Amino acid sequence: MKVCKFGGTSVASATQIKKVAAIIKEDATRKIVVVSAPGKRFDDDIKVTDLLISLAEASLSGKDAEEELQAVVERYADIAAELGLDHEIAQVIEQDLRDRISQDKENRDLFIDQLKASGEDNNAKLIAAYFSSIGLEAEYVNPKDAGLIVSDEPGRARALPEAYENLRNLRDRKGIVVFPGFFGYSKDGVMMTFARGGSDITGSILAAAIGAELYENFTDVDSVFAANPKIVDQPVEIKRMTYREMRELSYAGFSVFHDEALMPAFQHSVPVCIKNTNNPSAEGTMIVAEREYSNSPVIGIAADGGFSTIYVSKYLMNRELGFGRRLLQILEEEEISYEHTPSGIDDLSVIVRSHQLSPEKEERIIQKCREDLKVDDVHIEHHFAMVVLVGEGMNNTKGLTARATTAISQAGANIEMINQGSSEVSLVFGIKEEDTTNVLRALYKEFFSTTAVLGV
Ligand SMILES: Nc1ncnc2c1ncn2[C@@H]1O[C@H](COP(=O)(O)OP(=O)(O)O)[C@@H](O)[C@H]1O
Ligand SMILES: N[C@@H](CC(=O)OP(=O)(O)O)C(=O)O
Repeated sequence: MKVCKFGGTSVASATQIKKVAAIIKEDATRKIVVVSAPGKRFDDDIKVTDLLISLAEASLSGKDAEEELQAVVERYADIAAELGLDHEIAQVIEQDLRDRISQDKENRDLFIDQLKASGEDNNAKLIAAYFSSIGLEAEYVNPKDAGLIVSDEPGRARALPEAYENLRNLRDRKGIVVFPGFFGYSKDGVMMTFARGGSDITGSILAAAIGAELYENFTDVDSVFAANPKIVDQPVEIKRMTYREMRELSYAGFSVFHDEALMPAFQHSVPVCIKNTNNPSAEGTMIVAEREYSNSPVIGIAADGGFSTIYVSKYLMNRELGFGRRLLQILEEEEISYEHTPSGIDDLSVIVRSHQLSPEKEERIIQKCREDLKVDDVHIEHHFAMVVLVGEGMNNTKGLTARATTAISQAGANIEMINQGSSEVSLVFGIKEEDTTNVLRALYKEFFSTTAVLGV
């Protein structure tokens, strides 16, 4: 039995949904189908999830949100009409959205989550109706009825252990299960979404729960490539990679698969295959526990901007017990998580995602560092990017860092920070955001210019 997840681009229009149906028809073991909300049909398009966030925000601000509501309804109405479905389905979706925006707005995050989740929920209902209309035995299954219980964290929920036991029963359903991605329900029955891009996580949880032979993740590229194909021209394809490698690369910028979606599949030994809805006969990328890596120590290079550095220095910091803990506690009090902490004898930098900061938070952090930690200097800098080289074989390969640093300097960029990940499968370089594209291209050229295919 296979679990298939179709991402936003795979269900963005009627044409795409017809391709999904053909893929399901082709293989009788594709029994559980997880769907996203309609995504982008073209580069400048807006994902339904983003339209829903605008709708939620307009409703919260007390404005007339009719225009935002109609923008969502229109997307579904167009899809339904082109699939030859009854217009009633668009009316039902419109009523559902009206019901959701009239709900209690006291908890802002929960209110936004109810709207975000509707994107996948309504699309799953629509796709199940379409499957039935073309003679496939299919049913929409609601995550609450199936027991997808998650933590009480709107916008960043995680599946609880009992969810896996409950979801195992999906194996016994007769026809094809069409399951909405991206959300579950707390123990109190409140709808909670995963992090953005979280339909991948739903697919992985379901695959783990039912002990699937394979989790197929359908998207709009033939495979995972060694670098982002939007930045590097025709990057080499990765045929096979490990869960660890994919997790590191997803976290560092490979948006093709969610980093939190690796763990459920890994823990239950379910292989993952990334495939293309627009070219399903292409082999795709297999993500497995182990691979042969002697001929390709680096498997991918990811880059992501939006980082800030909190820099502190204090003479004899190295001898002061608890300094690091107290610094990190200041960040904890501001609800900021950190990514890296490169340090010297008398100085320490904490690298964080910039979106977690605000001018007020920065001021409080600086003040607490001065008053509580009595530092000699503290300042915060923005606009950094992290470029990450990933590969199981990197740790055993001599001269790799030298090759990388030479390539970065030849790209005209300064290295602000180096961190060898303790997982030993990654090497991180902090650079200025403006240098990201040049550095990524230079590193790609250095490590892959003579490689035809990776991971075989
Ligand atoms: N290294 C990479 N390999 C493949 N795709 C990548 C990579 N890095 C970024 N991407 C981007 O990820 C996109 C697919 O992810 P996403 O847009 O979330 O798809 P979906 O709609 O299927 O969820 C691709 O179109 C590609 O531009
Ligand atoms: N629709 C949600 C969840 C998701 O996984 O979407 P996609 O498959 O388009 O990445 C989002 O945009 O965050």
